[in-house]
Amino acid sequence: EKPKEGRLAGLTTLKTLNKKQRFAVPWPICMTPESLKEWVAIESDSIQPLPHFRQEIFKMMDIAADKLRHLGAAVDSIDMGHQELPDGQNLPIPPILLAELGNDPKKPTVCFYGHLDVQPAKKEDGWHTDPFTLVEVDGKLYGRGATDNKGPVLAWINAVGAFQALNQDIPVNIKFIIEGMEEAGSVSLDELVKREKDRFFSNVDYIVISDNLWISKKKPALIYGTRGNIYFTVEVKCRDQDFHSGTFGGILNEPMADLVSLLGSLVDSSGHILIPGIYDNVAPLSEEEKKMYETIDLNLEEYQNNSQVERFLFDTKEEILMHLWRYPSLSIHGIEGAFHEPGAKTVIPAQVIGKFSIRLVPYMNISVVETQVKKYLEDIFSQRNSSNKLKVNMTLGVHPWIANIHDIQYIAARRAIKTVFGVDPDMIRDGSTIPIAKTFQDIIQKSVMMLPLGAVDDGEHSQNEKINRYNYIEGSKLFAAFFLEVAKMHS
Ligand SMILES: NCCCC(=O)N[C@@H](Cc1c[nH]cn1)C(=O)O
Ligand SMILES: [Zn+2]
Ligand SMILES: [Zn+2]
Repeated sequence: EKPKEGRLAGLTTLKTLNKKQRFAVPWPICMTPESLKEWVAIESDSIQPLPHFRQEIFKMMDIAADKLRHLGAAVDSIDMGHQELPDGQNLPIPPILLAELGNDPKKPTVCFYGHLDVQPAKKEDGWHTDPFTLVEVDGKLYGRGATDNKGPVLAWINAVGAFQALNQDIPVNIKFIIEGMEEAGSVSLDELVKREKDRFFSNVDYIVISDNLWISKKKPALIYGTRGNIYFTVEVKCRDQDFHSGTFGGILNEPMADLVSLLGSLVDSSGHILIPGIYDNVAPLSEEEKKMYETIDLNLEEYQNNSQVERFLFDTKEEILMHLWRYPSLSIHGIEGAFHEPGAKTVIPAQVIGKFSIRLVPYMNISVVETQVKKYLEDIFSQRNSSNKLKVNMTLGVHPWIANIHDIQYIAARRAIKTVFGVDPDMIRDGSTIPIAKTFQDIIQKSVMMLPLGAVDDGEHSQNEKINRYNYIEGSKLFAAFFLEVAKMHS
């Protein structure tokens, strides 16, 4: 349909169309999945610390910088130096892109954060197609990074490109901060944000992250909170060398038995964490908050079936959501030094390291939890009267993040969702952690919003990751509609 005159042309006409017609509107070539295909083809895996993958991430960042320049943005590709890894390797850290387009003091400035590195993927892990070739099957675009997070980054670029293709003024100043090491813990990103607080971020009004999923296959969502995470290692050591269980079994305290007992004392079979005091600072549940869970569109039976879990710990939708979003959880991840290979080796491992983490919620405090965990494990260990040595270390501490859903950009995003999808979004939280959200909130002190595009079954980090063509295209339109709404509300 030929756009009308004026700033809202093209996009406002969408409001008058039904869903089928809206989806049929031809959008500029920049919005087709061709660029996504090109980006997915780059194996920008930041998890495997190998020179080849680092080169791929560098290539990815270069291509993204070119794409942003093509959009007319001024792009700074910030050299992040090198990192020394525990195995002695020295690897270059990929650059972080800081880009800006438009500097009109009358317009709000919206900064988009995204990442272009991906989780590892191999066809033999159970992918139906090559993970680095974007393949469309039944409207689903399969490929590593399609939803996490290359698709959403491109959708934001598409939104900007759509205004340009329609010869319309972009109603907001746009900034991008794009990194290539998110999956590996966002190496050096915090320092860059602190360094750029009074320069790049000085005029930023709103920060948007689109690195999570809806809670439904169909209904869009807005995210206003994520849990934090505190990660521990528990080392139990007898000596440097393993033992023969026939020669030593029965006469010593086995490190694995100590460790299993320590790990087994952390959480009971109903998911309740057994560390004294751990729930003391958890925000009390208000009636208003309780009601919010009732309105979330979640089909528990379908959710359970899709997850292939026989029975969850809780029977109602509300309890499930609260235990994912507003209560802490403790997960045991693994044991280093355990004999985990197939076969029946009669070994007594001499030193083992258990790993577990606790998802934190408002208003738990990292150093308080650290002290509680260490004291509890030391007490349990001393009750065993073992001759082994115990060391408990906290290796990561990330605060939970919670947003004010009455901020202008949340209202603008709700309106944009209504325009593009014709429904009000689910207002949800994410049980996982996006560490940079809290950093932005604390350092830049501006509103941070998570505006996801992907559907619940996109399979981020998993085999056969995908983004629906529908979500990718409508998501691009959503970002464009958001620019219009936030500009209107800001002024
Ligand atoms: N839906 C967004 C998921 C992002 C993600 O997977 N984040 C990691 C970050 C993290 C926390 N602790 C260690 N890494 C996560 O596990 O939540
Ligand atoms: Zn991600
Ligand atoms: Zn990820």
